[in-house]
Amino acid sequence: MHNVVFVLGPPGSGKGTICAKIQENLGYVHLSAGDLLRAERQREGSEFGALIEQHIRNGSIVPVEITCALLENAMNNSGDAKGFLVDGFPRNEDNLQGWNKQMTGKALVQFVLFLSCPVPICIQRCLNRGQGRTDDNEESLKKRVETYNHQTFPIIEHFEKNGLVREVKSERSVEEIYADVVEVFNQTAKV
Ligand SMILES: Nc1ncnc2c1ncn2[C@@H]1O[C@H](COP(=O)(O)OP(=O)(O)OP(=O)(O)O)[C@@H](O)[C@H]1O
Ligand SMILES: Nc1ccn([C@H]2C[C@H](O)[C@@H](COP(=O)(O)O)O2)c(=O)n1
Ligand SMILES: [Mg+2]
Repeated sequence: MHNVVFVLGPPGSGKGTICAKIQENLGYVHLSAGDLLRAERQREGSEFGALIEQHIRNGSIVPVEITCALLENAMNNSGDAKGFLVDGFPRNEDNLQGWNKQMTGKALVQFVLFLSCPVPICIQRCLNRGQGRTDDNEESLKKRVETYNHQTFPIIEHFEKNGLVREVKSERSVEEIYADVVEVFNQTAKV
């Protein structure tokens, strides 16, 4: 049974940055759904490359059958990990239903780490990111924010109703955010 922490928040809220620090210090393995999809997009012979690129540029969400298979494969190939930080998933109802269908009995969701951050700050962070992403532009970001507000935030609210959300305000410095994140994991370990 894989232990899983979902990491959610608007584009540019710092999910990848904070997950890297958790992986480095707390023994969890970071799996970014977006990174896995970008790798699949580039994979020689992938039948999903064009579809993935279209969704990424459009800020829309790839069908869960593709994304969840990549996540499950990555978890199964990660050996005996303490747990997995599933970054940027579930991002909509299709993701959530697909996860429940495919991963029930295989993975246990410990909690959802929600990095909340004002959208204007997030947009500037993405525009300044400098990683050459095809979706770090005004047009794609507008659509990504729309997707977050209308499709992803309801998923966070769903988990909130089940008492599983741990919110950390993320407009602050990485150090301040990470200090609060460590406390969240420490509190979870005590339960
Ligand atoms: N607390 C912070 N303060 C200032 N800049 C930050 C902070 N956290 C992350 N950044 C920077 O903002 C950019 C986006 O961060 P990151 O890639 O971690 O966000 P993300 O939530 O994973 O975004 P996406 O959903 O687009 O993948 C990066 O250039 C990162 O270095
Ligand atoms: N569950 C997911 C996660 C990501 N994607 C696609 C669409 C996103 O805009 C893009 C980039 O994700 P990020 O690296 O910003 O987390 O990847 C998806 O379709 N489904
Ligand atoms: Mg990211």
